[in-house]
Amino acid sequence: MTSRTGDLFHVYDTTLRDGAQQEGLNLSVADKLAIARHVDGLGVGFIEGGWPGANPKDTEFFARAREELDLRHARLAAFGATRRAGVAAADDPLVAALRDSGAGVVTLVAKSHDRHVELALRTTLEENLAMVRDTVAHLRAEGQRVFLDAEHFFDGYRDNRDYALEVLRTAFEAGADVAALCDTNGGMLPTWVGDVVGDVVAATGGRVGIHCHNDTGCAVANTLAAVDAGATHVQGTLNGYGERTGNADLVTVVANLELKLGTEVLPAGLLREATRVAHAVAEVTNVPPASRQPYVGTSAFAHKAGLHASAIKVDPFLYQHMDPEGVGNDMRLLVSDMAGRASIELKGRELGFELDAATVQRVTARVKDLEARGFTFEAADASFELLLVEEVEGLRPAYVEVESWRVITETRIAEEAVSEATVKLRAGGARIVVTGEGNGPVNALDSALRQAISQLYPEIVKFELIDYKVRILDQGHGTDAITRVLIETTDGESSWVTVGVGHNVIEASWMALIDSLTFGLRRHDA
Ligand SMILES: CC(=O)SCCNC(=O)CCNC(=O)[C@H](O)C(C)(C)COP(=O)(O)OP(=O)(O)OC[C@H]1O[C@@H](n2cnc3c(N)ncnc32)[C@H](O)[C@@H]1OP(=O)(O)O
Ligand SMILES: CC(=O)C(=O)O
Repeated sequence: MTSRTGDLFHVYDTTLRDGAQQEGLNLSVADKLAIARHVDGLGVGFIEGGWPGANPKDTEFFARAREELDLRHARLAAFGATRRAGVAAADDPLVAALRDSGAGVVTLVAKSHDRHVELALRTTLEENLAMVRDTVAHLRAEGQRVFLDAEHFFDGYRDNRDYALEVLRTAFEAGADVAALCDTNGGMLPTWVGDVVGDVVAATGGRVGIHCHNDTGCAVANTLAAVDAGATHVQGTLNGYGERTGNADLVTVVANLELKLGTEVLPAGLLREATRVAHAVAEVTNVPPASRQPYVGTSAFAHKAGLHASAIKVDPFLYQHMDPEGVGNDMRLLVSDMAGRASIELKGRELGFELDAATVQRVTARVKDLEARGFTFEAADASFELLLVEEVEGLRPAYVEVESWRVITETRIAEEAVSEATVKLRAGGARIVVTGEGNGPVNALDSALRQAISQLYPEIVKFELIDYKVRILDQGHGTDAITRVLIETTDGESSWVTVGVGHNVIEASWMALIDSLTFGLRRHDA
């Protein structure tokens, strides 16, 4: 592995600026501070905090960052534009906000496409060069390090190579450390990016960076092509957040550089934090992480097909491109109707069971049969575990013996519907009859069940239903269709998913509820 850590190679995170430009993302200052801390834990060299002066939140972020952020690895960068046309850099209020941000690094976005200068800035090509020169020189004189984001560089290079290069040369001569070439519209492909970056490196002799958007689905590939052609500064965002289709996913870029291309760009060992950091950031943004995200997705090392599992039993690398631990992820075996005996054996081992051949055979057959009837075990690990225990121990774990249940829903004119459930069961040697109320039938059943056994099993007060999903499986049958219910429950420390299937949605829900309770109590017993 070649080490290019420190200033030899820049890993530059723009989650808090370009990432925040993603549709639907709205980060508070506290969110931004939390994300900065998480991203710092990955060991990136730079964190772009936002555009001070452009909005009160970003201005406040930089003020609070000075007091509250104690970054171990990253330096904070403030983003902003070159001065306005016809205004001295020292007199431009947005440049002043960059200068006063307290950030040691300022990343200036500048036009490098002649068409944009004329149409968007509505100024001359000469004035745009002066805007770049003056703003870089002003901030350098104030003691800040300056990086240039050359907006629309690749399109500009195609239309007017000389002018695009002139913008970069002007920035370098005024003291910029880096010229990051931006594929702002995201329309490039890797070979095109490689050719342009190679030419820019040779023509300017300056340090070249890369900032790619994902509109062709090539943001990561384009970034790697740029590095291959001589770029030593890569920009990207956690989880690929960003304007339109997003930016290059920084974790994927870094993992490819370290694990595939043998270039160490993060402090030793920190790539193992990647999965934790990516998911922690997703918690803050409140955007569910994409399960199929390369390296860090929950499906990145999940194996479903029976043939895959049978080979993995011999050697996981037969169906894995790397050891998931390298990015802090885990291998998972999924149980479904595509499982073969090897899948069941490995899944059993993952859950702590060494299954003999006959049990494996029985479990495989039952899984295939139940899946054909609508169950899904890959999404309901807890129900699968109960099935496994039943086959190993010969008896399905049970904490209650249900005699009957009944639920009614009543609506009165101008009042909201309420449900009432009656549950009769035996538990702890006694017969218990309880009623529970709820805003719906499942809620009422859950409430009755809890009342019935909360004295006997007080730990159930911690159990909380956090997700409830219903799916109609054979839609052609209308209201007579088979219904599948998935319930996710938490005890505050972890969560588990159970499944129920039936012609009746309440029957399916009851089945999933009982499994949820049984699994939770069994886990607390263990
Ligand atoms: C490619 C990118 O993603 S770069 C990052 C883009 N991010 C954002 O735009 C988010 C933050 N932006 C904002 O809050 C606002 O747009 C502000 C505060 C920056 C400017 O707001 P306003 O003054 O109201 O201007 P508005 O947004 O309408 O237009 C942008 C102005 O900046 C000018 N401008 C655009 N790029 C540059 C540049 N590189 N250098 C100097 N001026 C620029 C435009 O010509 C336009 O000028 P005009 O007001 O004379 O027409
Ligand atoms: C600067 C930037 O975000 C872009 O050009 O895409």
